[in-house]
Amino acid sequence: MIIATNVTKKFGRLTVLNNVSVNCNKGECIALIGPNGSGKTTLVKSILGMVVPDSGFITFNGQNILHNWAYREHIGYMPQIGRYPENMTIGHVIAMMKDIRKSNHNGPLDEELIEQFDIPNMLNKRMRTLSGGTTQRVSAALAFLFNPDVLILDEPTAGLDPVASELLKEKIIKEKQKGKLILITSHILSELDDLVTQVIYMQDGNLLFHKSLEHLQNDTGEKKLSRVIASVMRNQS
Ligand SMILES: Nc1ncnc2c1ncn2[C@@H]1O[C@H](COP(=O)(O)OP(=O)(O)OP(=O)(O)O)[C@@H](O)[C@H]1O
Repeated sequence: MIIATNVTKKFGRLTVLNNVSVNCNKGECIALIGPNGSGKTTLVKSILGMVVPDSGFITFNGQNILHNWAYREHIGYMPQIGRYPENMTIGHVIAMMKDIRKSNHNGPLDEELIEQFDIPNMLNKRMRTLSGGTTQRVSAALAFLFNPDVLILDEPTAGLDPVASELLKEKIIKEKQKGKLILITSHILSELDDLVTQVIYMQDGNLLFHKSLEHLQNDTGEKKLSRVIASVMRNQS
């Protein structure tokens, strides 16, 4: 579904992605993990076309994404920090997004998270007045709203309260079961335990490994993702 081939990106003299190749398929829930600054967000932004690689290429359903924006209608993106026009209300933002995407959304709208996050009762609140967690709720609800085939979630539970976090996790599991591709970056590995089928580990711009969780669990004899990763890293050093 999404294939990155030998993707390299430099910012000045810093190589942020070094010849990264990955293959992400339908029905997978892939954890993109690694230390701060290892290139996870840059890889995600490259897939979204927000960062253009210096070399290498990315395809979506077999088509090179370069200068070819149509594929983005199939992706719901929840950024690490959602930035919205400050004076708009939540209602305005949702209406604007519906308007922008009205001709190309994938079947009926999915308003489940809007309801579960109690957003209908906050439609008149201006974006600048929202708490960090409420902004995250809006970002999450928008990512799922257009029923996309692919969900890219950058630190989705950061700032969410435990109830909202659990609701979002249940939603992710539900969408994975429908055969969607889900890519999640997170530093809170315990949050990923019930969700992920595969793990991509980045370090200093390099892809260290991309393996199924089952494979990693068999290799390490560990069950929990945090212990699996600790064991893999111990064995590498
Ligand atoms: N637009 C940019 N200009 C210059 N440097 C950048 C830019 N975007 C990212 N970087 C640098 O690229 C490196 C990788 O950043 P990136 O955000 O991809 O890492 P990350 O793995 O997502 O980190 P974190 O876990 O902290 O979110 C960092 O050193 C960062 O400072």
